[in-house]
Amino acid sequence: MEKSSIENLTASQKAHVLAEALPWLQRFRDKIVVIKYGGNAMIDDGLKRAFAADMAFLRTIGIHPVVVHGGGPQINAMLKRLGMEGEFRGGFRVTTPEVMDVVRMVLFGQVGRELVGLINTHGPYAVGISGEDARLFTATRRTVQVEGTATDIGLVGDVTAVNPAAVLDLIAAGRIPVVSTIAPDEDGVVHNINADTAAAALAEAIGAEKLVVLTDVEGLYTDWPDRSSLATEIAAPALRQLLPSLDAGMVPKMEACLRAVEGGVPTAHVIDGRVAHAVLLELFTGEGIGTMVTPARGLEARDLEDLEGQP
Ligand SMILES: Nc1ncnc2c1ncn2[C@@H]1O[C@H](COP(=O)(O)OP(=O)(O)O)[C@@H](O)[C@H]1O
Ligand SMILES: CC(=O)N[C@@H](CCC(=O)OP(=O)(O)O)C(=O)O
Repeated sequence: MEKSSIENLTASQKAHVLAEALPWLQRFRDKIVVIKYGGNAMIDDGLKRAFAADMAFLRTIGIHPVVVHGGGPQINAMLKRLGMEGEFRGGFRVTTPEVMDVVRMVLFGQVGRELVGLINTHGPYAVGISGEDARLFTATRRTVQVEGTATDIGLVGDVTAVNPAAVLDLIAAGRIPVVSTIAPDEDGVVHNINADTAAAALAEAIGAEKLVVLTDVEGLYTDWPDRSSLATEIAAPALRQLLPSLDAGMVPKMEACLRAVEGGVPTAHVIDGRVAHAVLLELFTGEGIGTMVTPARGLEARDLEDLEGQP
């Protein structure tokens, strides 16, 4: 919520907003929430500052945020500055060894650093870490589906092993891990990992309570671009059926949500990063925002009421 709109609330409305958050504060205390930070929330300065403040807020109230960041637009911009071609196939970047050097430099050296700096304006919280550190991620080269055909697009990996010890150590020390998604394979060759994919693998491995994916659209549209088809909630089997019909950009995101909930994360959410403090709205309001992915069936209103009643 922007400052100006807060100022428009009456004192009683402000109190109501805080009071509504209580059951959710109780429910998520001491829990790990993995947040994939990307899309517009990562480009606009005001939204960036709001996101960094939200991470400090979560940490301050006893929730453990783990940030996994993207950086596709920033990689594109650097490739352009260097006079190199950027190409995507099936939603993933074609990654030659030369492109890989740029991906690594931009994700860990630029995007990750900036985010760590912004969060640390609120306290000594954020520590940057890449999938290469303490063997956090091990990658296996993957193909992607292009017009129904499995296609090799270079040094692009899937996360096939996670050693979460370093992330858990940071959490135990009260830090906020900020993860860049580069990962070595078994032979030490670094691969480019889509950040949605990596966030899901990490959420699953560390037993996160939620995976929250920020993007630049309201959520998942089941019949894109029909604006009346926004799904507020979708269960894993229905999402699995829908996956082959989705457009490229949405594929890694929805695959990630599916992987997370099928791997034991209770819910995964795709939310609109263009809305300031979107993460707080998702976590601390009864209705949440965006699209919620659930393991087998949708949560019904009465389940949410039950949760609200829990200490
Ligand atoms: N079914 C769909 N529902 C929502 N967005 C979709 C869908 N299909 C394609 N899109 C597009 O996918 C985009 C999000 O993917 P992408 O640009 O890769 O996001 P990010 O930069 O956050 O990783 C949206 O802005 C939208 O234009
Ligand atoms: C393999 C692959 O596509 N990797 C991504 C990694 C960054 C990312 O995922 O960034 P966003 O979340 O901003 O899209 C890339 O090179 O762009």
